Amino acid sequence: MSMQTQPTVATPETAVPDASPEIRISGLGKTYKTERGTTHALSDINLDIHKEEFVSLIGRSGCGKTTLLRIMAGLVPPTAGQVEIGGRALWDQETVDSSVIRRLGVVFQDSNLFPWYNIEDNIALPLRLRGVKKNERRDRVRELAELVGLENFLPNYPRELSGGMRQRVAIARALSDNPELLLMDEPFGALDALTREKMNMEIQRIALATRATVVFVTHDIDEAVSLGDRVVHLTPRPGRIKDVVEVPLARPRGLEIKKDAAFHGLVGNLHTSLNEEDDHES
Ligand SMILES: Nc1ncnc2c1ncn2[C@@H]1O[C@H](COP(=O)(O)OP(=O)(O)OP(=O)(O)O)[C@@H](O)[C@H]1O
Repeated sequence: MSMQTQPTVATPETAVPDASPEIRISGLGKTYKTERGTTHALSDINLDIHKEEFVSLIGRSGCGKTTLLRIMAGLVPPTAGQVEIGGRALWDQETVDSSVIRRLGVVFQDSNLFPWYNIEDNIALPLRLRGVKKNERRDRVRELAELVGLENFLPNYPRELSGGMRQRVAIARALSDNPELLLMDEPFGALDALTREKMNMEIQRIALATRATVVFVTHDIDEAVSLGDRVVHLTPRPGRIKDVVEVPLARPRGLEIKKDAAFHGLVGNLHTSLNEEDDHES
């Protein structure tokens, strides 16, 4: 087990003292090199995330949110630094530690369901790949379908479901192997405003029920604040952490939170912070 030392300079994101965070991101950087040139997507990202914490990640398009999530999901190797999950290093150069990957569930903007499988088989896929027996699989799928409110749709096919329902299937599938960490990249970005609000309530309930640690990428400041225990604001070129904002609002948070003065204060501050980027660019 390789434990990296804390950065010597206290930055806002490392200021919370915790000897054993669930996730430790240290000195993380990513440079993409293509025939068309070099992009410094991330630079010197340091962040500790605690067990059962819900962290929202916001920032302008191109600031590296997806890159950060993909590095954490073991899909893209970093060019500098490390991600530790439960004290284990995720990356060894370009090789990912598969024992760490097993602890993760990932949900993307597109639900990525298999159109030729029904909902039951889509949810069960990770369990089938792991060789879980049919009866056990069936019980687990039923339990997950109830958790996401789709127990009556198990025989249906993805094309017969709405976008919000398909995303709930993707969430159930990501949860099938009891991940300790759920990584979500704009999972509700393609949904209409009302469905999105409903899904925000759902994901909160699911996170509390499963006690998963969640990292949630979004463009939407309201969504970031209403869901997060903390909101991490990334700025672009290269992607760096600008602010880490604590959200000290009680849970569970319902739709009434949007009438709360403290909520509006936090959203307003983040708006200002994001707009400052425009001012600097102009
Ligand atoms: N595979 C890749 N090859 C080359 N450059 C890439 C690749 N993926 C991302 N980039 C570049 O890295 C930067 C960060 O991209 P990334 O997708 O992580 O940002 P983002 O904040 O998630 O953006 P958005 O909010 O628009 O999804 C961008 O400049 C992008 O063009």
